[in-house]
Amino acid sequence: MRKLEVSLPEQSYSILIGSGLLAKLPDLLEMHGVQKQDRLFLITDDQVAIHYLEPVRRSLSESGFSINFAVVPHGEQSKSVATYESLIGKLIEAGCNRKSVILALGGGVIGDLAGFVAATYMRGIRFFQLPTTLLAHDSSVGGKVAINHALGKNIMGAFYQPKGVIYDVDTLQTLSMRELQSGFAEVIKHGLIWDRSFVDWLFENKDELLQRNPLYLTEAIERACAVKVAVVSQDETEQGIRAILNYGHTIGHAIEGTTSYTTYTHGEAISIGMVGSAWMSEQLHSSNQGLTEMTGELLTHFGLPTKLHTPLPEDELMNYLRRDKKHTSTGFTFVLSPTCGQVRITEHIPEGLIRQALRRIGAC
Ligand SMILES: NC(=O)c1ccc[n+]([C@@H]2O[C@H](COP(=O)([O-])OP(=O)(O)OC[C@H]3O[C@@H](n4cnc5c(N)ncnc54)[C@H](O)[C@@H]3O)[C@@H](O)[C@H]2O)c1
Ligand SMILES: O=C(O)C(=O)C[C@@H](O)[C@H](O)[C@H](O)COP(=O)(O)O
Ligand SMILES: [Zn+2]
Repeated sequence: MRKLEVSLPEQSYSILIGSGLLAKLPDLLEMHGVQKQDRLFLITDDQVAIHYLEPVRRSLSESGFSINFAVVPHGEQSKSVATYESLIGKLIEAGCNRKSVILALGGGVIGDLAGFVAATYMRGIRFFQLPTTLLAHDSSVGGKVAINHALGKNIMGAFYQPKGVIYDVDTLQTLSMRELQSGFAEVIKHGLIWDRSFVDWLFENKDELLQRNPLYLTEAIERACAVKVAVVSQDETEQGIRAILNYGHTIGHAIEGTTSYTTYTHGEAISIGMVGSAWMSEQLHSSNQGLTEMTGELLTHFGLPTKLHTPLPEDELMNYLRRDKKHTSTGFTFVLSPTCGQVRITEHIPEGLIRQALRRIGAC
């Protein structure tokens, strides 16, 4: 088992990554201070439930925990006010109190949604992230929890840290190939923003990674989480440097929002967004020629898109970009890369350059 520590001013917690961890959940929860009399409330989605709900529920019950659960439909549509409100109702009905503990069993959708429930139920109760997708190496760490509004992604949310992240890598064996590939977008992001040697390692080991060799997947998750931990521990609430974790997301979120979350997974949208950001980086930093080609090559190796499948209107994407959380009254802010493996938060990006980048990734 690998272990990383997230050290923050208010609280610290560990990320445990390994095989067979869900089977050890009762012991791991007790090691984290959860007591048998503390009611557990597990939140998952209908696809994750098929594989993991019953074994997890049974092992916790047989170990003497009281556990209730809720299963929401899979997909981004569940990061909604309606699902959030219905979950709060279920917690009340189950008799959850301030000592209760939420278990978020699933990918980033469940982590963000269940985390937001935990952050707000009775003004905040404990929760654990139990990630089951590759992409959730990112979403389970760092405490960004949120639901969406029709006009903006993650627009209602909080910075609210889990008590622990328990990442059973065996769960990645049941993930569809599309969702596995989607997770590599954020893995690649962590290399591109921070660690050039990790980018090289991803190029070298792409076959083992796509064949789901557990040793290589564990290594990739640990290295990507290490980047996230390094950034979040410097700037928990995104006053500055944390915004680098948004590389590719300015355009990526616009693609997701403009298509109402129906066409691209989060990872696929971010993949296209990183190509747009790489191209803008090359225009502004002559030192970084070739970044777009290299980024595109790496993403393509991992089965990720580098362009829109069907053109989206440039003006609609621009409208969405104006609502990006990094956007200020002084203009557009992008995360750009002066050299591979490093990025800078760059303000005052001219609209003309953004429009050119959008056309470059297939906007019309
Ligand atoms: N909070 C953050 O810092 C952060 C970071 C990155 C992404 N996110 C958010 O995460 C979300 C995307 O997360 P995701 O890509 O994990 O999507 P997801 O949670 O929708 O999971 C993808 C699909 O895989 C299925 N699935 C999950 N685990 C499975 C398993 N082990 N076996 C079989 N099927 C499984 C799910 O049912 C779902 O259909 C987006 O909403 C994004 O905004 C948040
Ligand atoms: O942890 C962060 O900070 C990130 O930006 C990670 C992103 O991968 C993630 O998609 C996050 O939810 C985006 O946050 P937002 O503040 O742009 O909604
Ligand atoms: Zn993301």
